[in-house]
Amino acid sequence: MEGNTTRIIKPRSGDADVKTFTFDYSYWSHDGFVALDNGYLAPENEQFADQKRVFSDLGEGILENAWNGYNCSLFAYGQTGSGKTYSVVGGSANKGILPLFCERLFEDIERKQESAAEGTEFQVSLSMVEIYNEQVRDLLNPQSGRQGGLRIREKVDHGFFVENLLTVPVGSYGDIDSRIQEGTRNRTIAATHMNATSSRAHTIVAITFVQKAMSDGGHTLQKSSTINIVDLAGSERAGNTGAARERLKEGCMINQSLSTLGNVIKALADQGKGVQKSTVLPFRDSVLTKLLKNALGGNSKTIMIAALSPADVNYEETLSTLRFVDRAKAIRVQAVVNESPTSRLVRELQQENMRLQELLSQASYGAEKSSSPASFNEGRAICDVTTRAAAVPLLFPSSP
Ligand SMILES: Nc1ncnc2c1ncn2[C@@H]1O[C@H](COP(=O)(O)OP(=O)(O)OP(=O)(O)O)[C@@H](O)[C@H]1O
Repeated sequence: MEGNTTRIIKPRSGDADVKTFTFDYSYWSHDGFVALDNGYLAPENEQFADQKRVFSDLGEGILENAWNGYNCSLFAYGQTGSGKTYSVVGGSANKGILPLFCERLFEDIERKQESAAEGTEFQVSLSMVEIYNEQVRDLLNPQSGRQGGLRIREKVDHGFFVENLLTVPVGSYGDIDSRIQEGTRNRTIAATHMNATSSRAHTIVAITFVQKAMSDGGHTLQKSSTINIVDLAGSERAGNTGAARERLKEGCMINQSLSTLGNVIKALADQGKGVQKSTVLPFRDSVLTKLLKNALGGNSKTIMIAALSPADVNYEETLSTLRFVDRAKAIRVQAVVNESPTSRLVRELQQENMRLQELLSQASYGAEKSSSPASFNEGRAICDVTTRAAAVPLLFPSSP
């Protein structure tokens, strides 16, 4: 790792076979750390990226987007044991992005609540699912949908969603942390019963953050953000059609979700690069891609973390992970602020008001400067401006 580049050298090739990839960040955390008394792995040199640095680079942005009303998603991709769960969840003193995000969110809420106007409300809720062999399990309510898993449904205005999924309101960091731990425990139990290992299942933690405020006119203004944190199944052998055929022959279910994710990313990347303009994207081909449709191709600001192993025996897997995320870089998403119609109207009217005031001041400056017929156009502009400016206070109270 050097700056934001990642270089991979083929074992026993000398320096003859080197491939270089560039990402927003490239982190090294294999060595160069010292374990503090509390167990925190702190950098011993500049190269080592500790959990705090990763959060500061990636988590802070998610937090900011959440406050601004954008949906955010974070995927951790890579082979088993490469550090996906460590990056996302971490352990004890070395908290990962998810717990650090939750901690900061509640700290911010508490601070804002102290000076918030009457009618301001912040609501946080959590759901947690696991996808294993194309079946969805509710990790906060493992009894539901025991036979065959929960159903995925689709609504025109909501997209895909899990039917009957338990969403729990959480009021503090302690609350959300204990719920996530409960979900994680259920994940392990479910996996043992099915004789699966965690590496064959995907976990999606969805946090919904809603901000409500009262406008001067007594209307409720609302902004919301859904934050999806996705710990993907180990990528080894998946996405490789030869391996898929082999597994089919064995009579095993392949990890359909992960191969479809690869296909969706390839199609989206081709679209992003303008290679392929109109194509049907295969979101419907797996449960994971259905649930993450928004995160991948729609309304979300999305981060993908690729966890890599530096061991030479993992060369092929590491290279394939790098190629996978390199392709994902080309995806372009379209995130918009999720706000209630009233909030949008207020925001748009405020912007319009500012624009009109600016035009007015420019126009009156122009009118002062000249009284000749040449200023007719400016005069017309003033007329237009005043009509529309007058509409602002009229529109406002009658809006829903
Ligand atoms: N950056 C790191 N610093 C210290 N320890 C790490 C780091 N990354 C991973 N580990 C350790 O390596 C082990 C495997 O990591 P982890 O469980 O995160 O892998 P994974 O990719 O999520 O695996 P799986 O796909 O099987 O769930 C864990 O014991 C974890 O604590």
